[in-house]
Amino acid sequence: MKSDKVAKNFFEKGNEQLALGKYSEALANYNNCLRFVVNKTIESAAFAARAEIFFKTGHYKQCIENNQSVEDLNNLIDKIEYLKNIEEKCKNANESVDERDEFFKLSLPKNEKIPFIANCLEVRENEMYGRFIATTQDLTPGSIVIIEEPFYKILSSTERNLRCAVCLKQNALNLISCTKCSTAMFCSKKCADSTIHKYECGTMEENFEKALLRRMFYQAIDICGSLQELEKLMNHHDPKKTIMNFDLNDADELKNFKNRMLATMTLAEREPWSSEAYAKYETVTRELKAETEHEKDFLRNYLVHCLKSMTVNFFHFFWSSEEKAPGKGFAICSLAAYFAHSCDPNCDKVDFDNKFVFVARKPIKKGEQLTICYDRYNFLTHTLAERKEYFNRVYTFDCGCVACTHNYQKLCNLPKIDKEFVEPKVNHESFSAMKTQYTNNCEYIRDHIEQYPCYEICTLMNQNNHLLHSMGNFLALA
Ligand SMILES: C[S@@+](CC[C@H](N)C(=O)[O-])C[C@H]1O[C@@H](n2cnc3c(N)ncnc32)[C@H](O)[C@@H]1O
Repeated sequence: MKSDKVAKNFFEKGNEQLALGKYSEALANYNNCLRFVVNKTIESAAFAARAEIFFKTGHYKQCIENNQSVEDLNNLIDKIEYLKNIEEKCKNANESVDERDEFFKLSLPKNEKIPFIANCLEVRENEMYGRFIATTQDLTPGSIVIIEEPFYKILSSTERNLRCAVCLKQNALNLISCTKCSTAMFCSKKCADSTIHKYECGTMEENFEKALLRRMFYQAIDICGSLQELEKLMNHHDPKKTIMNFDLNDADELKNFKNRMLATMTLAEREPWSSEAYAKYETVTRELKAETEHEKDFLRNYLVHCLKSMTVNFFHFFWSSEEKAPGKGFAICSLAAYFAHSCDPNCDKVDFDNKFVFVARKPIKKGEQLTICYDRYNFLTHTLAERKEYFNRVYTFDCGCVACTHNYQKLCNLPKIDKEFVEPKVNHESFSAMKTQYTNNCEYIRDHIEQYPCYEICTLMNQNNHLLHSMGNFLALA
């Protein structure tokens, strides 16, 4: 529910942060103010405050857009001269703004049919792992092999003032609010006008399983046009196929969406962790109000399929490298879902804006499997017994990775190979300092890999993981 009292409270908090020079925190508060506001004077003042911050942080395009919003509201503020002044400066400065750094781009030529992955990736299958991803070429540390925007994704309720409710982009925190509900903000007019939010407006879910289930349904209906068409598409799906059998590079956007939908239908399924999960799908089925018995049956089957697929395949967006950071977004990918877990993974997953970027942590030989670490349970932080217990209980598999078979020791007990080694200090403030550090670390890892596992390489791989996240956050806000 919109409320000027709530909006004013957030506006004042924003002013406090702005006075302290804490611009991101101030923007987060002004965004909350805009979600709740009705009163045009407060709304105008919040846009003016955002314009000031965007000016101070060199986001000139965003500054001009917020000034325009103040103008659209008939300039109901007392800072008109100041805004006119900064707008003039923005217009002059605009052209000299740097292009976004192209750090996150594929390191190898792209796959022709799946343009967001490198052309050296394949999906293979064996008895131990089921289907998994492998490379047909040697990869060096730092090689970026996948940049995937998950097909289904939702935002945690704690992030609603920080990202687009539809596509999860941050858009430098320059978000627009839904005119009807006080929950959603959007990165663009396109997302604000999307059918997806029309379905969800006023009824956005707190519980992520329910929210993701509903999103999986609404998105499918949006693409197919009706329950009947969705049923026809489902009947066509072949569970033996993987994403590798689909063309996701067709110029026709709708065809791509349908193919991505079919590709996600081929993902593995497993019984949900708890019986309560079934109760969630039942409430969703009731809310969606199918009319005939046949429709009800189809809906139930479809949602159970989504729930089982979600159980085994969902990823978190953390937007942070902290060990204990809570999930801030939830997503299903059509390719990254094939990654197997390893307690000694050879790839990092980095959350870059609304995409997942997968990067080689160390050299990977042609023919090898690509792995990531599920749930941040790796050999450096958890003992073999802890990991065995965890993966058997939560994921129902007995991990057979190299760290488990050879019982690799935790970081503090690993052999040291280099007397000269001092863990590099990193200046997280500057993108170029982080990039240089990252590149140096990759070289060290590549040059000393024969002695793996050792303290130095593991320390640098950990540092690289943090650096990648920091660089991702930096660029998403740029
Ligand atoms: C997200 S899926 C990966 C794709 C899946 N292998 C498939 O065929 O669709 C996760 C499942 O892969 C298998 N898996 C992944 N990592 C494994 C590991 N280290 N050891 C054994 N099985 C693993 C388990 O069956 C697990 O439930």
